[in-house]
Amino acid sequence: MTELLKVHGSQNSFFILDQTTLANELSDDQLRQLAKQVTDHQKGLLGGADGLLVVNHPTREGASAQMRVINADGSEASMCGNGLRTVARYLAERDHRTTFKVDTMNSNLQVRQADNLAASVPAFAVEISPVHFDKAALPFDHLGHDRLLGTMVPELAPQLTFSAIAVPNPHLISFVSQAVIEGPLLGELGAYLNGDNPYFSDGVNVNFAQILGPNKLFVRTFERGVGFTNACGTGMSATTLAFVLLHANQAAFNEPITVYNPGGMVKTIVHFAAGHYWIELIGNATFTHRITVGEAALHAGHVTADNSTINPTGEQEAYEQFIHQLPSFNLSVKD
Ligand SMILES: N[C@@H](CCC[C@H](N)C(=O)O)C(=O)O
Repeated sequence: MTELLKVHGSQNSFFILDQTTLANELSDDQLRQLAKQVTDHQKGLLGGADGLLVVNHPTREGASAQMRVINADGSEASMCGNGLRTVARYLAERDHRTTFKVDTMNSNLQVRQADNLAASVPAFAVEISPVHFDKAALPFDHLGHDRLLGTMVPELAPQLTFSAIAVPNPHLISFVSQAVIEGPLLGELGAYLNGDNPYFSDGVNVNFAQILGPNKLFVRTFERGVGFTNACGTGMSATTLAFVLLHANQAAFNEPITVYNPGGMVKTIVHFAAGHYWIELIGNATFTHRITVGEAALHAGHVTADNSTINPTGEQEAYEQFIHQLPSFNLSVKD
């Protein structure tokens, strides 16, 4: 028997599978199949999720473990900020460490245990990097620019400006009004740019942000490989970098920025050091269920309430108390 964990960061929800505990690792096809099956919002496990986070032995020196990110549609992403916080907590508890590095697709990233966000709401801080702006890194094409930073892009939407930032997964960001954030455009643009389109050949995570005041944002994201999510950690990190670069009168480097999202709230701190941008993302790492399941069910890509034992952790109640005192934006996606 082995254990799957159901977890979330700002209610961006995942299953964690630690392959180092298995007798035999799953093949990439089996991981894709398992991700699609358990995350399905209708027929999946526990109401589904946004992705599967796979823990492996590290491939780079200096890291405690490797994290792979499989989106709900089975595609693989280079990074996941909310997911990394939950994997950081999992590894901190597994290895009895509070600060260490996690091997992700493009680099080792520093993580650390942070102060609880509230009573019984554990939090972790993770490094979001490397950052790229060039069109080859996203990638994007046919938009008449080599990079987008507060740039008018009539091909995407006539009235809005856009920034394109890879952290290193690709993000498109626009600062918009409350009416636009609540309206249909984000869903339409997200679906278009993640389907067959001439601009973003690998798809892109689309983030709309509302400036609420100095150092304060609300961000809503349409995620590549997923659709609308309650929050996207790399999206909020990339958006705060754009906030600092484009709205210097309202946000600054090295200062905490509060980012509300439909699932809760995180803090980010944007840094520029040795010629490179990086962002620290700080937020909850909540475990909602422990699922005990036989390895054969994992290999078959078929984990259900009938062939597993599901134990709620009780942490969701504390998380809900925490978000109850936050401003309400009424845009959450239910599991
Ligand atoms: N939810 C994540 C991002 C997950 C990957 C994304 N869908 C992609 O394909 O790039 C986060 O918290 O960063």
